[in-house]
Parts: sequence; C-alpha cells; structure tokens
Amino acid sequence: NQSVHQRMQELEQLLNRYNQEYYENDEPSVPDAEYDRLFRELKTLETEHPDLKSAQSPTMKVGGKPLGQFRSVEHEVPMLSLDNAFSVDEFEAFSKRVEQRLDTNQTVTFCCEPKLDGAAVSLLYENGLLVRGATRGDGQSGEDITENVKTIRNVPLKLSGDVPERLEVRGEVVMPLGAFERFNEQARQREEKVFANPRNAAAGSLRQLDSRITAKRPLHFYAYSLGLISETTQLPDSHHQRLLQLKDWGLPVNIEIKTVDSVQGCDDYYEAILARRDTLNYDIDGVVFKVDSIRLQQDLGFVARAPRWAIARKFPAQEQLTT
Ligand SMILES: NC(=O)n1nc(-c2ccco2)nc1N
Repeated sequence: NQSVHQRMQELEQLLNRYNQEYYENDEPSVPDAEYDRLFRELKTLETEHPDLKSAQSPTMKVGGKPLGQFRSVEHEVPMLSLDNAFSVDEFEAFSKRVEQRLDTNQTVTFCCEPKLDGAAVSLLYENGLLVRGATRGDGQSGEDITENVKTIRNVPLKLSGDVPERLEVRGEVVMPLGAFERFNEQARQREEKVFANPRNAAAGSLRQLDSRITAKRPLHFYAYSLGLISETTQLPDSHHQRLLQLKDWGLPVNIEIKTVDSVQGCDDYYEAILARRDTLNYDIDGVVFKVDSIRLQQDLGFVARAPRWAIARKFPAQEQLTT
C-alpha cells in the first residue's frame, strides 16, 4: 500500500506541475495525451484506494474530466478572423471590391479601429446580466470561461439602460504593457516562468482553471463587435454608432475608434496610429477598417471565415527588444 500511496503522490506532483505550465504559460511540457494518461492512472488509483485520495488532488479541481474541463461553447454567429492587407495597394484593392457593391454615387464610410493584439472573447448578456464568457476557439466553438471573464477589471457584470434581452459582445482581452512588465518582473523574482508577450499573458490568464488566479491578473477588455442580438430593430445601421451604444450601456470601447469617409482617410488613420504606436498602453499589430454600414456588411458577407466587409492592415513587425 505504501508504494501505491507513493505513486499517487508522485502523480499528484507531476499533474500539478503540468497544470501550472499549461495554464500559467499556455506552454505544457508534455503532450495532452501524456497528461491525460497520468490523470487517468491517478483517478483509477483513487477509485481503488479512496482512503489514500488527497483533498488537493488535481482530480478534485476539475470535477473528474482531464484537460478539457472547460465546457465547450458553440458560437451561433461565427467569430471571424480578419483578412490582412500588408500594403496600401492591398487595402485599395479591398476598398475597390467594396465600392463595386455600391451604387455609383454612393460613398462608403469606414470604421477605423486599432487592432489590439490580445485574446478575442465573446461576452453574453441576458437582461443586462453577464451570463457567459467564451474564448474564440476555432471561430465555431470556444471554451466556456465565464468565471474568468467576470474577474476582468473593466467588464461590467450588469449593463445599465434599456438593453436588449440577449446581447452578445465581442472584443479583445489585453494585458496593459505596464502591468505586463510588472507581472513578469514579479514572476522572475519568484523564479516562475515569465510570459513571452502580453498576448500570451492575456490568453494564459483567461485559461486558468482557478478564476482566483485570473482575478489577480490585470486584464482589460475592449468591445469591437456584436454577435447575437435580440431586437436588432432598435440598433442603428452604423457599426460605429452600435459601438457607441455599447459604451452607453457601460461596455468599454477603445477611444481610438473613429469613422472616415474615404480611402485617404483610412491611410491617414493608419499613419496616425502607427506614429503613436509606442505611446499606447497595449500592444497593437495594425489597424482594422470595417465597412460602417451594417446593411452593406450583410450584403458583402464573408468568404471562408473572413468578412468581405473588413480588413486588417498590419504594421511592419516591431523589432523585438530583448527582454
Ligand atoms: N483585434 C482587434 O482589435 N479587432 N478585431 C476585430 C474584428 C475581428 C472580426 C471582426 O472584427 N476588430 C478589432 N478591432
């Protein structure tokens, strides 16, 4: 019995370490199959020797399921990825495609947004109360991280005003740069692994099993699009106006977002944000231009999984300062 107990303690230590790696840094040192095998071995031994089972066993934290203990969430409206334009010519080709769909004398308004480099999430509010949070996953289904998103500093648990019965908000979770540096400094001092960049820090923090750990992470959320909405009739036809409506209801919307009425306006916006990139308190990897008219967005639809009505224009890669 002693050797069984020893093996159980060894398994517990191994699994806790692998969990830490997986959820702290999103970088497990063993493949999931190996983790699952060890997990099942421990589970079996605990079933055979309940008297030897520890209250802190990793099998207690997850309610019995191995790694995949986040419930899966189906995105009724797919969470799209963005097509990228790496040059002004590629962007102009995009705007030409859009203009082809317009009547001749119509001009197209674009909504311009900084492209936040964090982790995309979906928040679902029912009667104004936050009822679910989910990662983007593969765009069709993600992980249920409700308890974790509730700990994000600027995510309202209750919206204010006359809100739709069901409102799904999508946006980016970022770890502000100052907080990221301080967090990594602390991790270094504690001989814990540091995050390579703020995006990993945000993604890894959101995938913590224990939301008390997430709660200690300085995360911010910025809304940038809407998913499921009941009562769409009351919403304006403009994407920008809808974001301002989200702001009125208490959701954080990035202050850099604005509309322009020409391709030149988009180019100016790209240059202006690029020039100020180092003064922003979060990582961005470009700007996003979206056709502002929802009606025109629906008319343009999307090809594969990227919308025809939006395009990201990426900045040149930032020279990586040696941290
Ligand atoms: N990452 C980011 O800041 N995004 N991502 C979108 C997006 C993705 C799909 C539709 O819109 N918009 C913004 N500002």
